[in-house]
Amino acid sequence: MQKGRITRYQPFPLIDLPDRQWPSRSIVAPPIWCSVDLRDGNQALPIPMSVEEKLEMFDVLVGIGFKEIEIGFPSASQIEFDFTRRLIEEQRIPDDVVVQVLVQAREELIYRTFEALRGAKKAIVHLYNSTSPIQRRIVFGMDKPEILGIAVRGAKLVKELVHSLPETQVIFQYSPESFSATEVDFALEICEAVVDVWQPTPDNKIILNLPDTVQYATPNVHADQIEWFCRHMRNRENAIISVHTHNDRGTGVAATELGLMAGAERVEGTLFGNGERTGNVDIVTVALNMYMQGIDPGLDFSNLAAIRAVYERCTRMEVPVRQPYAGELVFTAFSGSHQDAIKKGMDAQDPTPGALWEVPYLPIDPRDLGRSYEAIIRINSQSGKGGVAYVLESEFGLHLPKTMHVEFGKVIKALADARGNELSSAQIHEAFAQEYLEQEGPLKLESFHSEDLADGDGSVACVARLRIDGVLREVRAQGNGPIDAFVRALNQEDIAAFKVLSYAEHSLGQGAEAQAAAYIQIQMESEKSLFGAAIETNIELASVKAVLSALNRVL
Ligand SMILES: CC(=O)SCCNC(=O)CCNC(=O)[C@H](O)C(C)(C)COP(=O)(O)OP(=O)(O)OC[C@H]1O[C@@H](n2cnc3c(N)ncnc32)[C@H](O)[C@@H]1OP(=O)(O)O
Ligand SMILES: CC(C)C(=O)C(=O)O
Repeated sequence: MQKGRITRYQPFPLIDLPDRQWPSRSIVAPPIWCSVDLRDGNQALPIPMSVEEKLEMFDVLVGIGFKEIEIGFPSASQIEFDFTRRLIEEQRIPDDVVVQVLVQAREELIYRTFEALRGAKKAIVHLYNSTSPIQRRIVFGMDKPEILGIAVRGAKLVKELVHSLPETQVIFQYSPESFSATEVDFALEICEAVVDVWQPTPDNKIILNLPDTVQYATPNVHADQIEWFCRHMRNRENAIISVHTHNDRGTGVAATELGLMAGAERVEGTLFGNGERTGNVDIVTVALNMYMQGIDPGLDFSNLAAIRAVYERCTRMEVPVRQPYAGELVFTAFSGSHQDAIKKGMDAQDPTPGALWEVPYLPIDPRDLGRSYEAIIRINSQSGKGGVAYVLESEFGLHLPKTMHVEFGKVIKALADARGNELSSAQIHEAFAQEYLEQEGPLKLESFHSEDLADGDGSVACVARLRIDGVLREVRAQGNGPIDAFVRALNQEDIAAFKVLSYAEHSLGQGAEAQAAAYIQIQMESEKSLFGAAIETNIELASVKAVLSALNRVL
């Protein structure tokens, strides 16, 4: 890289628009969405999609709710042509979906495009030529009037050929490709020249697609360009202004959103941002960003994983794990403080359908996108007690009392530190079982029996048979409940000197098969306090075993 004074690159010139309006606007309604997965996305793949793969993707796009789908560049190759023919001949295009085809402003390609469209009910013919100074100079070796001439000749031929498709309703779309790198006044001039040929009306609008073909500037400049264009255009009511952003600077989504605030009404993009170089704008993100602000985007991503699976299979691309909304890790917290807040948020969340979603660190409910809550908390050495408690609760139904979270959190922290990697929920459960449920000595319960005393004040007598370091012993006592009686028995027989600080229990599962979980916190004479836990078929046994679990841990 060059150092110090950079001469290889230069700042992008600003647009003269001192009274720009877009900064104080917000997005209040969804745009018209147009998927360009099958064209811009496809043309950027190392192995372009086969006809069968394109068909599968087309069906997915229709299922999501796209009403405009750019299906390809039919004059580019036989596959592209055949795909267009298959859709038309096999009547796979729903009546409310319009297919769009791209073509350069070149005579032979335009003829071939119209041949491909024969029999279609409705189609958008998308004509383009590049307009920026660098393209004019380096690629075309032409001046502005010559470039304008390419567009106008192409537009005239398209208009002429519409008559060759009497059964097709043709909508015109023109893109001054490399718009965002073109002088705005020239981009407007060339678009108006095309408009003059096509003569759109408010009932038969032209689509003017203003591509950010390569991103050179910050998204605010893109917004200025769009607003400038919309405000200076003649007969604005005759056009739908469309944005088509790429992502070279990583700001495709931002540029699209600001473009909408600046007056665009239509968005072209792809699923997960596939497309040339760094990709086209990711339509999933733009749409779900709207949803997250309470706007129905009109696209359905309620089973994003299924959409992603088809996308990955057909394009042979992978959705990165941090991809907004769709990535494997985007609803997962490993770090303790995030987990703590998520657990509290999930506990506090109103479960009523339609209730406002208010979970910290999760801007959107993963369930809305067809994802479960299972993976929202995953455990490693960065995790905290809240996260560990969440895993035990959500996956195993174990509701550890809050005061116990600290103790078991430390157990898991030590294990994660020692292993140096992520702990699965099964490993966490296993650690819980080893720590609390499977302590077999020095105290082992052989039998326990309690019965109410006749005095009617709720007191009970208990008799327990224990093995202590392998030696059988029977203990008895009375108390105001089975646990109290058992604790007294152990204390008065000098087996252990302790008191109970807290106790919690709950059932696990439902019906006759349900088990009971009990958690007990004891304090030894030495002031040391710790927990025990047990899971048994009845609550009395679980409580007694929880006491022994705690004692065995301390003894
Ligand atoms: C920004 C975008 O994504 S635009 C879409 C790009 N997509 C694709 O290119 C995918 C499909 N393309 C193809 O299959 C081929 O490029 C074809 C079939 C379109 C054309 O193939 P070919 O003619 O063999 O080659 P090629 O693309 O190199 O043609 C370049 C010529 O077209 C001219 N050209 C490029 N774009 C346009 C345009 N929009 N309008 C008119 N002429 C154009 C170039 O100036 C160049 O002219 P020259 O030969 O006089 O120098
Ligand atoms: C053809 C146009 C719309 C294009 O794909 C681009 O400019 O990126």
